[in-house]
Amino acid sequence: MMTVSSGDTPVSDIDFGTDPFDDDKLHEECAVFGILGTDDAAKHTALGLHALQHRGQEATGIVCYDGTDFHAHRELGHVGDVFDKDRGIVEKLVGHAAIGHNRYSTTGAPMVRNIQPLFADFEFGGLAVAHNGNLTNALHLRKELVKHGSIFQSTTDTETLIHLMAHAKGSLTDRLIAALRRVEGAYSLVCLSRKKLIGVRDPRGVRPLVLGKLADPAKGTSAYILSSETCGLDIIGAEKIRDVKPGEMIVIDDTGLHSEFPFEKQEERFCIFEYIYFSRPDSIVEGHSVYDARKAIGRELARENPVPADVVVPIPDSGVPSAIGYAEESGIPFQYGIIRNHYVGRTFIEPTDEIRHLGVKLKHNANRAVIEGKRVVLVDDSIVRGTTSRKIVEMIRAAGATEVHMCISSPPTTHSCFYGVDTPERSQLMAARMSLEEMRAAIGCDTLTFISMDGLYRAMGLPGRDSAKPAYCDACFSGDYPITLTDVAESDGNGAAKLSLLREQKVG
Ligand SMILES: O=P(O)(O)OC[C@H]1O[C@H](OP(=O)(O)OP(=O)(O)O)[C@H](O)[C@@H]1O
Ligand SMILES: NC(=O)CC[C@H](N)C(=O)O
Ligand code: SF4
Ligand SMILES: [Mg+2]
Repeated sequence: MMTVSSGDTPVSDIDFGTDPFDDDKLHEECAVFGILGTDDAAKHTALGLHALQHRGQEATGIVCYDGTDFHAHRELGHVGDVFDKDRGIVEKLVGHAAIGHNRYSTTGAPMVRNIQPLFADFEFGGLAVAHNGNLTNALHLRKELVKHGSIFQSTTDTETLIHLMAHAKGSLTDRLIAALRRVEGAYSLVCLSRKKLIGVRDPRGVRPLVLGKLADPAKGTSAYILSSETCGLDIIGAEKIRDVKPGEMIVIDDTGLHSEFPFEKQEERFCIFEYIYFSRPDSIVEGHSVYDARKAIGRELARENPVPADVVVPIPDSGVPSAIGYAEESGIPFQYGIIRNHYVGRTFIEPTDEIRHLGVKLKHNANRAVIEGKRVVLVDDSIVRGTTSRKIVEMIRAAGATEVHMCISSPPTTHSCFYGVDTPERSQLMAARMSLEEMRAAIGCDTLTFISMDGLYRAMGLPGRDSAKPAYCDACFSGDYPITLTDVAESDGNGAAKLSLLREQKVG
């Protein structure tokens, strides 16, 4: 995580109330969703956000418009809890247009005032903004804006856009374009004004955003939808029209859909980790089925790293599709050798050190019947701090495996992400601190293999990685950051900058 806030409690000190054993991971990012042209826009948005829950679990929010007023509800917690029907919140969010957001913070702690969609009253009227991504010069711009009189209400990078728009001139879209021309970083945005639903992707197209349509045959009308992933369309029975293109701004109003490309064209760099881990396997992202991409990566992994073994076992959930691909390619049978408890997600006991140590066991358990006496290939998508792998290898050996071979469907994660994924600092990344052999020894497996960078690109249907012009952002594996990291370059070295004097406690 790019920690640029210290006025709030540091993220690492906070119990998010979601999964106390999950604090070591490469967390997800954020989800955005928007719809215009249907009754019950907020209900559709709540469903869309529910399908996109995997992208962010700290907080959720919806802002809608009923033709006269905007209505908003933002709260820490999961979509299903916050918008639970018994609380009657969605019923009060009336209107024909709405946007929503699930947050996993990258800049600004998971506090009430940082929950999105943000909302501001402009000269032209109200505007709600929801952002997936991370702005890499937000702190730089914030300092300048504060000098010129801006008073920030939150500590998120996203609020910078609101102030840049307030200082700009012209119509809503003129101001948005002017603001976006000043920011660096990654963004897939959805915005809602009284008349418009707007979707924009940064010129590199780092984060996904799709456009869909929901027909109402009875009324002969249809609503337009913007969603981080297609699974957000599927849940409400909407059809995908297409991906919003990198650098494209789509404006939907009562005259229909308008598209423009207001930014200087740049080479596209979609996040390759979306295919490896972040997106849901049933989503179609940038023309590829995520499930098929993961299977292809697993196949490539098996080609690069054939291991004599008796059984291929995924580390669920993320390792499943690539393990299927590995098994298909190698001819070694796939087995659920590890069973995941899906009910561990919520706090039910305080995570003392002793209990925290049990973490992985509470979530995963070895299925002794398919492990005992076997040479096991374990497949997972990534190693971040190595906590999961180390404990799983120990567990598989304790269940009687004779050999344990760990195969990872991404190259070693050596660098942090600054484009919208909460990654631990570099110093915490196992692959940044250790050689391959040191990692193998620390994890305790017989062999440890990562897919090669070229292998990963081959699995995506390319001849390999073109280092002069890589097709994807792969900075967390290569250190080749496609977008300038102004705030990192200007930071004092420990990344901390006091953005606010207000310390807040986590409250519901
Ligand atoms: O090296 P580590 O720091 O242990 O982190 C890596 C693990 O964390 C993630 O899985 P997670 O258990 O969070 O969830 P999922 O696989 O069910 O999505 C990821 O898929 C790896 O399995
Ligand atoms: N993970 C994300 O996309 C986060 C969006 C935004 N940077 C925030 O921290 O709120
Ligand atoms: S640094 Fe990694 S996680 Fe971040 S956008 Fe690039 S590929 Fe994706
Ligand atoms: Mg996993």
